[in-house]
Amino acid sequence: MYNKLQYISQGETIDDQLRNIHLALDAGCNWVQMRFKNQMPKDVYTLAEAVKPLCEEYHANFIVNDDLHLAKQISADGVHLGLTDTKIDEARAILGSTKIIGGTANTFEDIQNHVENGCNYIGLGPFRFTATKEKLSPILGLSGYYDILQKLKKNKIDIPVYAIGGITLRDVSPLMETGIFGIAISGIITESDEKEKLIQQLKEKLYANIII
Ligand SMILES: Cc1ncc(COP(=O)(O)OP(=O)(O)O)c(N)n1
Ligand SMILES: Cc1nc(C(=O)O)sc1CCOP(=O)(O)O
Ligand SMILES: [Mg+2]
Repeated sequence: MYNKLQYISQGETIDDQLRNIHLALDAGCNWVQMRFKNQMPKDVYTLAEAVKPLCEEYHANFIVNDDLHLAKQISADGVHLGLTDTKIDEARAILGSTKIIGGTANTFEDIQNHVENGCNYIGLGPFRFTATKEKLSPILGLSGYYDILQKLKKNKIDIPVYAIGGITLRDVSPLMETGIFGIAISGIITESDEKEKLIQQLKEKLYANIII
């Protein structure tokens, strides 16, 4: 089963990114998506080469944002692709069947397409406005998630859906009630001075209804 909490990395430099990722892993994150936008390819590669063994040390999944070829080159666990990135079926043909491919969605139809093309999980958003990403799709709010998740159920489409975009601790329980599988977060984890406590609290809410 996939982790229900994804940390999406932040930082303007390689050092900032590495520090933020290391702190998130130390605090209990088991899934890292390395998101290092608008950088020189050699710097993104350098960061990825450092993040890979770090994630291995912490037994965390390592997903590369956007760059399918980098994900393949460094043998990451997978790649996350947006609506304007490489198509999911092309990525599957290149990465093979064992790697994780995530896809961004804003509508039921986006999810339907991704599932048909062999996607493993969906990042559905944005939940609310966030300054972390530019050019956001229309905001979904709780009712948007509820409607899309109901439609997925009705159409017997079963894929882990992660909510994303401006999520805070108090949003987690109501979001989980809409039927999502988990959440993907940048800002509140990067900015927290009490990361271990925050991640514990997030996990308690995410796994509240799971009987082990
Ligand atoms: C889990 C998850 N969901 C959505 C996104 C957004 O991807 P994308 O639309 O390609 O935007 P960028 O992150 O590339 O700016 C994501 N990264 N992760
Ligand atoms: C990377 C990303 N993608 C989004 C989408 O809606 O597709 S929102 C987002 C930013 C998530 O970071 P934060 O938790 O700081 O809001
Ligand atoms: Mg992208």
